[in-house]
Amino acid sequence: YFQIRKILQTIHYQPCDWTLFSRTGLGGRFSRIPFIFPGRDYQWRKYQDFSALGSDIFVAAALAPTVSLNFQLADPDAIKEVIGSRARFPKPLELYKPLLFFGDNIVASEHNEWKRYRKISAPAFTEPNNKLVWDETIRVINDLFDNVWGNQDEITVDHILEVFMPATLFILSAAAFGRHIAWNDEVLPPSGHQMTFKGALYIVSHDYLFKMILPNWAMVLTQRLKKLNVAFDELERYMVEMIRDRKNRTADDIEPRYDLLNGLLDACEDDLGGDSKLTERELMGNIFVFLLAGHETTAHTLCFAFALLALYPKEQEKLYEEIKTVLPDGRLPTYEDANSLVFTNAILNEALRMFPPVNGIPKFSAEDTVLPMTNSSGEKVFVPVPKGSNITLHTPGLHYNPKYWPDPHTFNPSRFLGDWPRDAFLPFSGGVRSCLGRRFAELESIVALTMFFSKYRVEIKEEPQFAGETFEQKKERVLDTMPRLTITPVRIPLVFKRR
Ligand code: HEM
Repeated sequence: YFQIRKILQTIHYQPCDWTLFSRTGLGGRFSRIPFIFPGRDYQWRKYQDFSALGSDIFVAAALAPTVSLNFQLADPDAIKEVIGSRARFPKPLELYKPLLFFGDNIVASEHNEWKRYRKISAPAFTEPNNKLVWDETIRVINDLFDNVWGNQDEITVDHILEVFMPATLFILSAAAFGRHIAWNDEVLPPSGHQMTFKGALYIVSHDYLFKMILPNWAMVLTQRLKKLNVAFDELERYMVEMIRDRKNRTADDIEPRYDLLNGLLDACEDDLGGDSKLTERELMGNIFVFLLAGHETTAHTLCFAFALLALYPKEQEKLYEEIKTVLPDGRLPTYEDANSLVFTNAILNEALRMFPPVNGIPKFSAEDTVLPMTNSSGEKVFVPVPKGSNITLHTPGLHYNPKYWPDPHTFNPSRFLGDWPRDAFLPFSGGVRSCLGRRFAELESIVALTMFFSKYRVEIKEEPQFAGETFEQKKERVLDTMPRLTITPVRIPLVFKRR
């Protein structure tokens, strides 16, 4: 009764999108049917629902599976308030349960447990680790150029994701686990293992979603699922071996290592002992979550950045001009160049604005409270939020909000040169729970952009079946997305022509 009364009161004062089924449950699995299902693409309708309802905060209200209110936020002040107060707006941990299968970890925790993980994890993301990310990205891309693409003048890639999923995985493997993987590595598993580390990592990072959504008994139903099960076991064993191996080293035989695993182990040792140490299970949980958080997100961002640059050759030429100026004589970028590549950074930001990989960040209200908002007449108002309401930081809604991003559907990296509305940009979340790997992802992307575009002119592959399409149709096709754990490109076929 109280829930229903709260709902009636709320929808009386706040614009509302009513559906029978909620967004987070079953309702998010089907196409939109007004008043029944919110639609699979509800998060990727960008600013559309806010515009239709005439407000930068609206309520998604549902009756099933339980009566619920979900405040959708595309207002920078409201979002700032939420990310600025972790105690008032914690994470709804039940949504993060699937991330616990390797062990408790920083992403799927709250309160004191999260504080402890953050305190131990944050020091691993150090300057030397950033430098390692930079160097490893160069190594992985050079390996691709030299040993896979060879001396060909033109390379056609049917879907650029086929390049960036392995590339980001190899970089992460080196920078997180300290294990180098080469593109052409095809060795037999070491004794006692059924799979190589690369094989296990590859399968887990591709198919982990099945493990998250299927019950254990279902994991033997197909060959693919059985293989996934073995890959999980194998990866776990490799991680245990790596952890024990590092712990057993003596002071003399350790050359300095700056990968994240080492950082976590060091932090455990340097710490006060007792509670501040991570157990082996927690170490694995955290390292595994770095793998998940850092792999697909970066790969997808690079895919969209490359697609946008292929669609907009003028912006690609501006990028090339910057690369020629900052890196004369075609030299490789050094870590010190990162801040001079201003336009390259702007391209990355614009790709993240238009295609934020994490497109909804869930929170809930731990108390009856209010959120500030600018209404359609430009006045500051306060929106009451009842205790227990779900809240979604609607990243695409914010990133396409025309009040802060004029002409939001246009690819215009220059909007990030000079002054830009920082509070209206949330690809890495914000506040104390912002992304720990932000610099990791940025550096990796900057190296990738400079190395590929200094060597190649990139175009969309011409295909006979699309011969008659207009630019707008081509853009829509190439930038098409699928709603998965992160926003996923459907197919981006590219041609790389040597400059
Ligand atoms: C373009 C790439 C990336 C994007 C867009 C991104 C985005 C995000 C977002 C939105 C969150 C908040 C999630 C939430 O509240 O549920 C987050 C958290 C996190 N990310 Fe990233 N991320 C990226 C790359 C990485 C990388 C490369 C790593 C590590 C190697 C990483 C590690 C983490 C961790 C550990 C957290 C949890 C922080 C905490 O809760 O205290 N991320 N990321």
